[in-house]
Amino acid sequence: MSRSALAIDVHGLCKHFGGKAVVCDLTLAVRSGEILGFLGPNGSGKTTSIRMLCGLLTPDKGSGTCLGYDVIREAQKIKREVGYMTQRFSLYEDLSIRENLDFIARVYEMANRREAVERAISELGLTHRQHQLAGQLSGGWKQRLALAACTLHRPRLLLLDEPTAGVDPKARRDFWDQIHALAASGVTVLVSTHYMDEAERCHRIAYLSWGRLLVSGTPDEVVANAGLTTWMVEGPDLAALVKELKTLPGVEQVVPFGTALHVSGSDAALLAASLAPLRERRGLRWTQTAPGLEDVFVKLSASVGEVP
Ligand SMILES: Nc1ncnc2c1ncn2[C@@H]1O[C@H](COP(=O)(O)OP(=O)(O)OP(=O)(O)O)[C@@H](O)[C@H]1O
Repeated sequence: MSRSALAIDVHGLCKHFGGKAVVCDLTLAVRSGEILGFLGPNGSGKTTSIRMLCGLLTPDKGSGTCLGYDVIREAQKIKREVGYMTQRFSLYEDLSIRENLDFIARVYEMANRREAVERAISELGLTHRQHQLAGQLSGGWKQRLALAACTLHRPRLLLLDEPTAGVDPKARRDFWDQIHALAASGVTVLVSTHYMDEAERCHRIAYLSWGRLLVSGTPDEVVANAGLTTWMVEGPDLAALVKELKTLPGVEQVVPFGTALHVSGSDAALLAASLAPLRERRGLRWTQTAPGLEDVFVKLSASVGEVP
């Protein structure tokens, strides 16, 4: 990959808070126009990593560039080209959609303020709601407004911190269509999420645990490289079956999926041998299935201890 095609190219970034390592040795390359999803348990360092990548937080160690600027020495320049959508709705609830956008355009001292606000309102389908107070909007519309606000100044890099928490599936799908359209126009997107369906919509994902990048790659690569074998079982009294399965050699995890269980392990032969007697049991329906991202993340989250 040529260096100029990279929106982000960082090596060995570290951040400590109060003597505790929150992000350790983060090395990452992100192409322009790529959507990179950050996943990992609460407190694993996703937000801290994203903030370091875009100059909002100075790393204690490490080096690299974001949008061609040095992440340590040129943080101010990076910030100007970044749009940041925070976890919590941070616009003025007692201003209308139009007033909020106009306020942001003023903050950015945009020369063509009126035009930019008009364009944002129409591009995001907010025209008929433009005079509505932001505080009266539903979760999905608030999030659409937040996206309009953070893209108003045409950033080259978009940071989305759990952008669709608490938003219904239709609004989430619409939101992701917009994100893909922005990426197709060359905007690079870093998004932190706990949702598997969102992870699957990213071009690549990075999984953090205790501040360390454990794996990265396309969702398919991450699943393939995990080396998991998964069986699905349906039948009565799954709660009792979970307890029984967890005692068997080779069964590393049992995850409920609706009316079924996913039973996984990394030693396919040992797992198959352990499950053989249960596969004869009346009433249970077994099928070998491809592991999904969720199975892989359950494995990853169980696989490491705390960083000293
Ligand atoms: N400014 C700060 N001062 C002190 N500790 C902090 C600060 N920011 C983050 N932390 C700590 O660093 C750790 C990682 O936090 P971070 O917000 O990066 O995790 P996260 O993966 O984004 O979590 P979540 O999924 O809950 O949003 C947490 O233990 C958090 O309490």
